[in-house]
Amino acid sequence: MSIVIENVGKTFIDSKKNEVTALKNINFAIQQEEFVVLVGPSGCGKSTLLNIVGGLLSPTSGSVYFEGIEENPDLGIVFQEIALFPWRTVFENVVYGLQEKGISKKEQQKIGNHYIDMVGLSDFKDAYPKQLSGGMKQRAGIARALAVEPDLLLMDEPFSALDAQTRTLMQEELLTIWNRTKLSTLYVTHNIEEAVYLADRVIVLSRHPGQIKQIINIDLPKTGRNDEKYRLQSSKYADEIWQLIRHDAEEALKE
Ligand SMILES: Nc1ncnc2c1ncn2[C@@H]1O[C@H](COP(=O)(O)OP(=O)(O)OP(=O)(O)O)[C@@H](O)[C@H]1O
Repeated sequence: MSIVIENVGKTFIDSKKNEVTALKNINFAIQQEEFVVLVGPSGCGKSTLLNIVGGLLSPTSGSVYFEGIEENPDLGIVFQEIALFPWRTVFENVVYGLQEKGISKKEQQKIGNHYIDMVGLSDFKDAYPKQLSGGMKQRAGIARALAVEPDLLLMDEPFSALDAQTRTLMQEELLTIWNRTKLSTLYVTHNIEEAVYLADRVIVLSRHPGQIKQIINIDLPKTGRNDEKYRLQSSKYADEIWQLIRHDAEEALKE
């Protein structure tokens, strides 16, 4: 699915009745089968933009078009804190969206098992969330988002609560899954290395107001990006992005 974000702006009214322009004049497109990552310092409007694309917030100005129309498609959304239902097993959580859609039990079994298998949780399908590690919970959340077979995947810092090693493994796993599903994806992160590892394109936002500072094409293959031979190129991209963000990140620290 292709998505066009046209002149999107968002102004909030804060608790002191001041206007906060979180986003201004945001224009970009996500092509079919494209993985786009939003990066920027704290408070630049990354989550606001993702929520607007997801239809959870409405923009103050501008529009979002999905294949040319302003109607939200089926979405898979994964947030930092995966809200699994504690009283449901992994399988029951994963098929929740399918139940809501009235899909037959037989199909639920087939689709649920397929995605649980894809995220490597087959041995835990009858486990409850409290029995899972942080990484497993995120995997279950990803399986749940994929199970509705969405047209667009939205991910807001899905791995930021994980330890560094688990995070690296989950990034690799996400790319493997992505290579199978090829879903158009919008992904938010603070982590520049993560952005370079995952993205086809990185959109760098500046803050106050949140605007697009630069869009960087990551010209690396989608498999084997961690290979030694791509290290230098990856770190060049990471440096380039950090130079774009650095000043704003320093300013954000002062607030
Ligand atoms: N409901 C709200 N009411 C008032 N201001 C808001 C609201 N939501 C967000 N903002 C403001 O809009 C700006 C962008 O916030 P947003 O959470 O989108 O940024 P972010 O880049 O995702 O930040 P972080 O990386 O810290 O999560 C911030 O200045 C924030 O304080």
